[in-house]
Amino acid sequence: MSRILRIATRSSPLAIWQAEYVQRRLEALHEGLSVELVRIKTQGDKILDTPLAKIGGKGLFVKELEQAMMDGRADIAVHSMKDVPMELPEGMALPVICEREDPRDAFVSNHHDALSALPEGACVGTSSLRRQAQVLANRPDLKVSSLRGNVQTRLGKLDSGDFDAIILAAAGLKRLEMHDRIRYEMPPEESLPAVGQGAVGIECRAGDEPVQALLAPLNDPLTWDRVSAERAMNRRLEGGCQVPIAGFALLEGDTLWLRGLVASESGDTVLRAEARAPREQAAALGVRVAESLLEQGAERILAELYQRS
Ligand SMILES: NCc1[nH]cc(CCC(=O)O)c1CC(=O)O
Repeated sequence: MSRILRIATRSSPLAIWQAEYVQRRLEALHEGLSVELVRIKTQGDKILDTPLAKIGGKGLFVKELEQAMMDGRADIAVHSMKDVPMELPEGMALPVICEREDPRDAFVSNHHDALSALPEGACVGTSSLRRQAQVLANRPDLKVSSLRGNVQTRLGKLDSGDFDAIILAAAGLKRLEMHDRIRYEMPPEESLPAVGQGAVGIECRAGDEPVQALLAPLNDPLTWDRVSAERAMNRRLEGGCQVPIAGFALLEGDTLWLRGLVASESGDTVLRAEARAPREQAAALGVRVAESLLEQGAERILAELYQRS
């Protein structure tokens, strides 16, 4: 029996890599299944001159892909979990998260070995408020400027001398075989990663059981539990991916260890919380860490940000 499954994907090289990874795995698992890519431009890809936080709105990189599934132009969508809002639209499901790549941020520079080694007043490129806040908390003397575009575009801007260093997800660089651009992987103590960073998720129509059965073997239960804890924290904070929130869970045996952070854009205020719980209690753990951040004043920081956007 031959069947066709269509994957909605963005058309950046990293998005294509992720979609082709899912395509390869599904075709290897299911004899006779043919998997095709449907390339789609999203809002996040079209508006390149504005920092993400200023465009506002959640799901800038996923909405058009969801629309394609609702219209029947595609059956599944492959996303970076970092870009997926905490609440899915009615009728959509996210049944699978694949094994996580390196979740850390990568320090990329042509002339400097580390954030701590940058000369005073040096310029760091990133459009992530989360990265900006942590850079400035470590090095208040540095200048942070906006850097948008796909991974290749961002590296091009570094090479042409616009910045002394930039920060990118290590996962993207590794997937695109650009490991050699990474000066070092920033430890979570220096740059706590974004919720879901490094993990690829697969979305489909909620009632589509035949498709969910095809996808099920791609789920990685360890990644699933870690990302579930991170996303439960973000959901309780009502945070999207465009706010200075970090959340990073590790498994120590069957115990989840979740660290969370909420910061002001300037890096002047950095709130941190962490907790441990059994794997089965990922969601409760996320809520606990979020509430600890809220008690410390996260609400005020986030409210100020949302007001402006
Ligand atoms: N917001 C863009 C985005 N979404 C996912 C990744 C990286 C790959 C990943 O986290 O899996 C990136 C680029 C970056 O942060 O450097």
